[in-house]
Amino acid sequence: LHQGNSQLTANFHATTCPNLSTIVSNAVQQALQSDSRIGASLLRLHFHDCFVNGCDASILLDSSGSIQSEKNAAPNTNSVRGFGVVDNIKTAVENSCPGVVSCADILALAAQASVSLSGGPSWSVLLGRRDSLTANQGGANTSIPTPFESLSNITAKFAAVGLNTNDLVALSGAHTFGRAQCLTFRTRLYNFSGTGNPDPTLNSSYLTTLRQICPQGGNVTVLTNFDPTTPDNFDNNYYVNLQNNRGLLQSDQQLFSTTGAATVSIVNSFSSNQTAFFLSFAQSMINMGNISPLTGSSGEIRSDCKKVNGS
Ligand code: HEM
Ligand SMILES: [Ca+2]
Ligand SMILES: [Ca+2]
Repeated sequence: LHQGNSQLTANFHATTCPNLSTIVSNAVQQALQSDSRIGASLLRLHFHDCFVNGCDASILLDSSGSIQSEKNAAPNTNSVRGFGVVDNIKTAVENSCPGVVSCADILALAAQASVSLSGGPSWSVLLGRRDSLTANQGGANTSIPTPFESLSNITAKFAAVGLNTNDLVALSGAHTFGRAQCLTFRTRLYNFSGTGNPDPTLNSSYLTTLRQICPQGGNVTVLTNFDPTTPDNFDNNYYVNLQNNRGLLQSDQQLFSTTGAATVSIVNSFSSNQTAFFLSFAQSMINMGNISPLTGSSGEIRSDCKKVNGS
C-alpha cells in the first residue's frame, strides 16, 4: 500500500512497545463481547478526530479551563461513544509500555482492530502521532460533514483535509456497520426538502420499515442499523444497499443517486467487488490517518486521554 508523505511509520513502536497492536486488538475484542456496536463507534471516533485539527486525539479531551470539548460539538454530542473503551485500551497499553504511545495512535489502532475483528480488511497502521494540547469545538462543528449536506459540500470537506472522491466513497463504506438515530434521517421519511413527500430515492418497502422505527412525532433518538442485512459485519453490503435505494442517510444515498456524479461508478465497482472495496478502504484509512499528525516534539504523550498532562 502507498504510504503517503507523512512522518508516520509502521514500526514506530517496534522496540518501545512490541506487542502494541495485540494489546489493542485484545482490548477491542473484549469490548465487542459485551457491545456489538463498539467497533463501529471506535472507527467513527478516529474519523471525527482526524477531521478536526488532524489525528491528534483532540476529540478525547474533556472541557476544563481553556478547553471547550469537541465532545459537545453538534456532530458529536449525544452521538459519538466509546470513550470508556478508549480509556481501557490506554490503561492496558500503559501497563505494558508506560509513557510512549499517544492516545491519537490508540484511536488509529482501535479503528483498525475494529474493522478487522468485524470481518473487514487488515492493514499496517502508521504510527508516531502525538497528542494535542487543545481542542477545537468550532472546528468540529464546521469540518465534520452532516448527513443533510449536498454531495459537493461533503466532497469539499473531504478535499479540505486532502481526501479525494475515491476516499469519500471508500470511507463512507464504514456505514456497513453501526447505528444511527432517527433524527439523522427522519426528514427523508415525511417531508424531504420541504416537499411534504418522502425522499424519492428511498426504496418504498425500506421507507415503510423506517417509518415504523421512526414514527412522526416519536422519539428521535431511537437507533436503527445502517446495514439491515449484516448490521455488525464489515462487508461491501453498504454499496449493494445503495444500488437498491436502501441507503440510510441522504449523504449515503446521494453517492449513488446523484446523476452524473463521479461517485456512482465507484459505488458500482465496490458493490461488485469486495476485494476492491477492502483494498481502497485500507488505503483511504491510511490517507485519513495521515491528516496533519503532531510529530517530533510537538504536542505530548498524554497519560490520561481525557486531559492535557499536568492539568
Ligand atoms: C461522508 C460523510 C459522513 C456523514 C455525513 C456521516 C454521518 C453519520 C451520522 C449522521 C451517523 C449517525 C450518528 C447518530 O445517529 O448519532 C454516523 C454514524 C457512523 N459513522 Fe458516519 N458519516 C460520514 C462518514 C463516515 C466515515 C468517513 C466514517 C469512518 C471511516 C464513518 C463511520 C461511522 C460509523 C462506524 C457510524 C456508526 C457509529 C456507531 O454505531 O456508534 N462515517 N455517521
Ligand atoms: Ca483531532
Ligand atoms: Ca454490513
